[in-house]
Amino acid sequence: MNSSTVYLFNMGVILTFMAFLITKSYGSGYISQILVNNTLDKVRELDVNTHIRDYILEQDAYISTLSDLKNILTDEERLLGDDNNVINHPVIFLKLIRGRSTTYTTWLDYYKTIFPRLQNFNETPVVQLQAMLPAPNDVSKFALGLIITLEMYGFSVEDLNEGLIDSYKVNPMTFDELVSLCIHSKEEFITELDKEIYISGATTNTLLLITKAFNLALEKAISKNDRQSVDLLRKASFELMFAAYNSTDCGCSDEVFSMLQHYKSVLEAKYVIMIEETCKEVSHNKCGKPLRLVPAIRRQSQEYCKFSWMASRDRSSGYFYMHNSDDKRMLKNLKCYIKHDHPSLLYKGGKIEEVFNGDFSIIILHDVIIDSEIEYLKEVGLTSLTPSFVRVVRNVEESVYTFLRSSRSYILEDEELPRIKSLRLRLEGLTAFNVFNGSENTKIGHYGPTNFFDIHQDKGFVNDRLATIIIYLNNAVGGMTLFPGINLAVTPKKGSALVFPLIYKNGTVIPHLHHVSCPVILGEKWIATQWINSMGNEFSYPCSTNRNE
Ligand SMILES: O=C(O)CCC(=O)C(=O)O
Ligand SMILES: [Fe+2]
Repeated sequence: MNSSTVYLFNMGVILTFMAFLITKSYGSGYISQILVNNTLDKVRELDVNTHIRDYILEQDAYISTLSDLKNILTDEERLLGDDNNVINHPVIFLKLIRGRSTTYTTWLDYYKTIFPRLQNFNETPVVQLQAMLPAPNDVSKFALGLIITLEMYGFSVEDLNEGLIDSYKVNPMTFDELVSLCIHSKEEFITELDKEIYISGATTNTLLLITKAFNLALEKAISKNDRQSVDLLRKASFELMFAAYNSTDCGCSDEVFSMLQHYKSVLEAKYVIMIEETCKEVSHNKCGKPLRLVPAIRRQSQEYCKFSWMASRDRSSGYFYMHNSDDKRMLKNLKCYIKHDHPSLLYKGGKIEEVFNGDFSIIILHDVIIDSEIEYLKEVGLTSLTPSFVRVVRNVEESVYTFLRSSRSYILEDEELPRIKSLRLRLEGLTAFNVFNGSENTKIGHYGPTNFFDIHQDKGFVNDRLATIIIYLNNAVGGMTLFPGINLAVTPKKGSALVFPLIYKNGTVIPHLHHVSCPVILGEKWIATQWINSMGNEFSYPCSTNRNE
């Protein structure tokens, strides 16, 4: 046994203990440094040699199971037979863990809004532990270690799913792994649908990956003219896609329903009824009220009102609406307007529609970008996009990929920004934010079929973002931007931009604006994101020390 394996194992045990400790300490609501130290002391007292020996034995078993799996994969009869016990296989279990792994640093804020017991949680020890964890390419060994230690300490998969475990750079699944998941998970997941396990949101990525695998197999079956398999795979891929949608809160949307209509003829009636029932339940019990779907499309019949009485730059901006609650009276009647006094605005006017009005407001800027700007952004994107990462540690070098997000993105370089200067000026004109000084460089995003970005907040520990502007560069099918906390879903429409605030005037994060980019159903989705930062916006951001503002 080399020293790195020992190290790895020790780290696995420590992390497990941490997770165990955290899991068990929630009851008392607080985890102290002393408690952590005591636990680490306990770890040191463990009979490490015994564990290492067991660990090696487990590794051997793992390797032999892997070769079993390989045999299974090459044995078609077995693949299509009834032997569906593979869910217990470490590889598949690993995928499940990876499917929803999150990190403390990025997610703690979010989970605090969901679980009040986390309010007093002190994350420092966890952040310190993160720094000592195994390297990304050891992820499978680490996961295996976890499986063993899971057994040893008996904490639950739910705890993992709730973000109580860290995540590491994803090793992309091989095609073989995908196929094995595809075949073996049909029973596992689809029969589980009846048990509503899919609603737990734990398996989105896995489900979508399997959907992809089904689609690959489907293509093959189509090319072979194998009707029977085509029907089977079509059904299976819809069922899984639906399950995945539900697990991101994006189920029961218009898109899913139109997809359902499309597939109704091949789906079993029992299954269609189940989906319809689930959606009824989701909209009435889970969400309280049905989801409000807002197309980011300017309605032809809508009248745009002139706000000529608004003289100052600040008062004529969408941003003003987002933060000035005194003016609700006007908002009631005047949701949209043409602002016609800014030199860079298209058509000599900006079309602003308010789609949410509560403690803050969310607006859509219509026709905010012209085709040549879209073409430029896509052109740059096509040559430069790389898999998106979600930053989970405090510096860029250590950013890691998570399965939270399956898209590609590219942040424009300084020298590329002049090409979209008038777009950025336009955004300034419409929002009164300072886009040029202090805000982040514009970011291009691309989602392929099934790609999505699971629930998150844009304001994290490492950024000073005030607001987000998402410009939709094409009409996507699926891919809605969904705010489950306020029952709002915005359908991407080419040329429109969604603007939402991230913090209240007093600087605290708006907790219920966590959001999802729903999976793309067909084709692709392109966006350009402009984050607005507090640096440079000191004077356009109306701050307050009032904790209620
Ligand atoms: O693609 C979307 O609709 C949302 C993107 C997003 O939430 C983000 O980039 O932070
Ligand atoms: Fe976001």
